[in-house]
Amino acid sequence: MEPIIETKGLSISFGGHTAVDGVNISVPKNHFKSIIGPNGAGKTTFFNLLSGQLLPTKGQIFFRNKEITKMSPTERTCLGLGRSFQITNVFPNLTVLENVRLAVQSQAGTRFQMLAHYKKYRIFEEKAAEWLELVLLDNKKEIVARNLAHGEKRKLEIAMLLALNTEVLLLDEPTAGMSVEEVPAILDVIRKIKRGNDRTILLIEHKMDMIMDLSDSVMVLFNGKLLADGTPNEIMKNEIVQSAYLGGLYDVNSVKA
Ligand SMILES: Nc1ncnc2c1ncn2[C@@H]1O[C@H](COP(=O)(O)OP(=O)(O)OP(=O)(O)O)[C@@H](O)[C@H]1O
Repeated sequence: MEPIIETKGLSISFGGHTAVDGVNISVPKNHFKSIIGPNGAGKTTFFNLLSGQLLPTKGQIFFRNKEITKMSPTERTCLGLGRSFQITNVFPNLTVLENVRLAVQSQAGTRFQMLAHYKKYRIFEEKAAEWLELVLLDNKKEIVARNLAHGEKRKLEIAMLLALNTEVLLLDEPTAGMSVEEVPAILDVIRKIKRGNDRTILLIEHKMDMIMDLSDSVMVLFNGKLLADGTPNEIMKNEIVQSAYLGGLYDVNSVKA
């Protein structure tokens, strides 16, 4: 299948340190790929390169066979490559619904003045409410964002990302900082997006069970290099991955053949 995202020799160095080192990947459309690796392996830096927050020192990035290596983050989002909003991008004094409505509006390319047109405003709001239903936040629509629990804020970020309607979603540790009780709800949301079968998802995660459950493939970064890339089963059984990263802690026998 034709790749939707491809990287060729993607590298970035900070001073003398190469954080991402010659990474080649090819991700097919509607694929779910997880990125794992120990702390400092280069996972977030790799996302920053894909989303345009950082420009590579070497190498290229292609989106639907078009080179995007030097494009700005906004240009990439317009093309269809979206990165989850960080909590810092959420407007804390606006309600949950208003935050998502603004994301819907930005996707529609509508300026603030258009709010005067009540009908259009209603359509944006209805669409925003649909995204909130999908992430199980529809009962929090009128809550001011700053008053949400941490897990709810992460769900809001995902709703805002979905509202941008990008074909590719980059999710950077969506469960980070969540309580054990909050994780299943986020997992449900990601499963629902996956079932829709119309998005390509790249996920950085540390939770191995979640990775095994969701991924079509897993890539392993280690010291900025691509150590392995394969199905979840292949990765779990890969001896180099075992010794370099998993340290034998994950029970290989629990992985279904
Ligand atoms: N802007 C920067 N300037 C200098 N060094 C950086 C910068 N961004 C990342 N690094 C370095 O690059 C390396 C990779 O960092 P990165 O955050 O991508 O790792 P990670 O795999 O996402 O780790 P974690 O799992 O802890 O989030 C680290 O050594 C980090 O200190």
